[in-house]
Amino acid sequence: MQNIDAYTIKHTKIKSVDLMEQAANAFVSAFAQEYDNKNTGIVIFCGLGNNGGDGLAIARLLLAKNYTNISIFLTRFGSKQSDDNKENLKRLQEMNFQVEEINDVNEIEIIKPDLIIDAILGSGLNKPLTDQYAALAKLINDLAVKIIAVDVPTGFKTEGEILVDYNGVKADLVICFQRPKINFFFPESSIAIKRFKVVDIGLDEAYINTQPTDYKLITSEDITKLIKPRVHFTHKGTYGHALLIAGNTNTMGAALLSANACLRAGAGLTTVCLPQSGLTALNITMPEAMALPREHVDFKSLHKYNAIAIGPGLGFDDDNLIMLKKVIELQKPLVVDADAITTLSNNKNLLKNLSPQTILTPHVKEFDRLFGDHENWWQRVQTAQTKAKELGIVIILKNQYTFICMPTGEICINQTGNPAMASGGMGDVLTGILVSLLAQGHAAKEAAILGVYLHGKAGDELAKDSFCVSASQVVLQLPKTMKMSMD
Ligand SMILES: NC(=O)C1=CN([C@@H]2O[C@H](COP(=O)(O)OP(=O)(O)OC[C@H]3O[C@@H](n4cnc5c(N)ncnc54)[C@H](O)[C@@H]3O)[C@@H](O)[C@H]2O)[C@@H](O)CC1
Repeated sequence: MQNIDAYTIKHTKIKSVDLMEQAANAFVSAFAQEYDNKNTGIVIFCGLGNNGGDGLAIARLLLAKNYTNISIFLTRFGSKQSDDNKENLKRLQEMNFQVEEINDVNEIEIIKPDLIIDAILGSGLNKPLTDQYAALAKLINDLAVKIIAVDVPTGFKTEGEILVDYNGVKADLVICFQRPKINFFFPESSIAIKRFKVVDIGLDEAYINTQPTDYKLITSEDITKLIKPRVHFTHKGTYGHALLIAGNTNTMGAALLSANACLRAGAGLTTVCLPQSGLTALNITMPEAMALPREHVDFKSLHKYNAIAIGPGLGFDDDNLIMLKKVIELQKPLVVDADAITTLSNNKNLLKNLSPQTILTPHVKEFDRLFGDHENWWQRVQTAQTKAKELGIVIILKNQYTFICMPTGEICINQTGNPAMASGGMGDVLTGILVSLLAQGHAAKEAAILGVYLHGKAGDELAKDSFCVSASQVVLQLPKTMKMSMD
């Protein structure tokens, strides 16, 4: 971000202090949408760097918007004050506003505002908090009022492993500048961040997009470009034939959910390879699907399918291992999920045989079973990136924010999806969507981006007026979500 900041300043001839003003303005607009009561008791803690400079500019802009109940503390814990910080302090003082300067946390009188704005340290953090900084973070957290952080909560590392014994500010909301920081997407960030909002501060977007980075946020524009429209004069053969190998005596629902998702994501034909005992259920609930009883599979006939998914509710018997091996031998576009991932982790020699159009969809436990235990998500995503490259496949590491690791080393981050979707069968639905998209001719990379996004988006639409969302509801919502995502 600092490079981008410098580039924007140089090429748009904007002064750094003016960029700070833009950032402060963007913060204040987002803040005012959340807290519009002008009598809200606000305490702003500022440091001596540019994060603190933002805080001072924010104070001035809030005062200009008639937020009257504001106190400001400038923490002089270091010796180096940035130029833009000095300038913003001067501008505030010129308004005859009293800024309380403190050299020691003990100088702070006990206060209990409605909320605190944290602008002590931002993305410039270069070591864990100690001494005065740690004491101030504790004091702020202990006040038990709402905390809104500017760009980054004080003490939160924006990249790299998040400390288990985090001692920084615990923010209810982070209003961050231009791009979310990578660490916001890891579950461990929840100790420091309940929610974040990203605001545009006018950095050069074209330049940002040219910057080398492994990470890419999936956007709705990406999806619009990727969805293939249904075209005149086409027929079921145009949209591919998907085979789903799934289900077992007590887990037939997984096969049904997955198959229904496959149909509704647009596959021309869907065949479900399931035990004989599941045939009645399949025929009754999904007359559109075809069945291939698992007891009588002729492996040579599997060549005709455009894409195959294996795993949901499959079970772990020896026949399933044989089935997995045969399916991998076909070298077709393939989704390996759930029990088939566990079977892979017990037979790791199979990993190297996976076709280049393979998508693995592990949740955290399946991932660790497959590639070893990890202490945190930062490590896990690094491993996923390495393994996707090494094996030449796509790995979808599922969580609130799903990481899609590509064979090129690129990591796409999906932001759709919500906690209302935390229920059984969601993974089965995703697998059905993915195999459907592969069968329709999408490359594994595209299918992964589209599938993960649409799955989460359908859940988001349902969660707008529903406390929880079931896997079956997501399946039903899917065609609407796909249609809406086209434009
Ligand atoms: N392009 C951007 O991203 C922009 C960034 N701005 C702000 O600038 C911030 C970054 O500012 P700075 O680089 O000045 O850094 P900070 O204001 O985050 O920190 C100030 C200085 O504190 C020192 N420090 C770091 N960790 C410490 C620790 N644990 N204990 C004691 N001292 C420590 C460092 O020397 C650091 O440079 C961003 O978070 C954002 O708020 C905005 O002003 C506008 C543009």
